[in-house]
Amino acid sequence: MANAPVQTDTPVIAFIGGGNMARSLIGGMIARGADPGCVRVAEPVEALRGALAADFGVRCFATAAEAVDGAAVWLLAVKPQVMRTVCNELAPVAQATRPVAISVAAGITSTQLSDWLGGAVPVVRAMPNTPALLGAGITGLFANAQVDAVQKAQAGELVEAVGPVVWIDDEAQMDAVTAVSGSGPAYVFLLAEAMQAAGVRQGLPEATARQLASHTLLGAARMLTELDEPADVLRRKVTSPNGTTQAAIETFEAGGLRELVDRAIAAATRRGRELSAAND
Ligand SMILES: NC(=O)C1=CN([C@@H]2O[C@H](COP(=O)(O)OP(=O)(O)OC[C@H]3O[C@@H](n4cnc5c(N)ncnc54)[C@H](O)[C@@H]3O)[C@@H](O)[C@H]2O)C=CC1
Ligand SMILES: O=C(O)[C@@H]1CCC=N1
Repeated sequence: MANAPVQTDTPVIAFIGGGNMARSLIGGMIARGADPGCVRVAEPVEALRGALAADFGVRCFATAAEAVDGAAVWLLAVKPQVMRTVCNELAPVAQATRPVAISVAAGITSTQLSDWLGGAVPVVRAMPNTPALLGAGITGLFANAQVDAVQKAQAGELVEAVGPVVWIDDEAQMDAVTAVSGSGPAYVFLLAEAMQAAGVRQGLPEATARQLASHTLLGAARMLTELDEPADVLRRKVTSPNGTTQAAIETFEAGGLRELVDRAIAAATRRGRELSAAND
């Protein structure tokens, strides 16, 4: 028999860090009906606080201590390099109030986060991506042993507001999740830049090249996610024998595109592990 869904009340969520990733998550949550009154944000940069309050109606504070007041869910969205300092500062409150701490930081392990917050803290690692801003994100999630069913459901619901979620059982896989989908939008933007520039070199006006490249990526991504056909099948349907696509694909293959992507994703995965080791 399937487990009954866990019912959760809307918790107060404290974002620690109000930068790019927090903005994407907050924007996606509010666009999908979350109550701005339940979102508190700690962000030292005044201009970012002002923009978040003006754009989304959330309450912003200069310090983490103010933002976590009354929050059952903490969403840690600072850079990996400052995570330890931020957690150490919040450890007494974490031990007193037992929130669930959700971290989006690349490479920082649940054991590191729990230890820095004083020990035995429920920690969820989440790896979202910036398309969350448009509700088109995807998030990999891992929960440590301290996370109970209600907290797991709260964490899942929070990020499901901005796209599908994938739970990972083996935390070691989070670095590969980060390398594929966390960083992934940047690879697609790089491809878009290259396609636009090449289109211009072949004689297109810049605005035309941009529109053609962007909508091609959008259409191809929709086919990948909405049709039940794998990427290689979809690719073959575009590729007429001895046609234009074949000429381009042969050039990509001869240039080692697959090996290059493999090396790039291996490098990103390795950097995740390095971030973790640098913080031990
Ligand atoms: N940008 C992306 O596409 C993704 C980022 N991430 C993760 O999200 C985290 C944040 O990355 P971004 O948003 O890109 O960086 P960011 O630099 O835009 O945002 C971090 C924010 O934290 C603030 N901050 C610094 N010290 C603070 C403190 N003591 N208390 C509260 N706020 C403080 C900074 O002023 C800054 O606005 C990183 O750990 C990164 O690994 C995860 C997935 C995707
Ligand atoms: O580049 C980074 O380290 C972060 C994590 C995934 C996307 N941005």
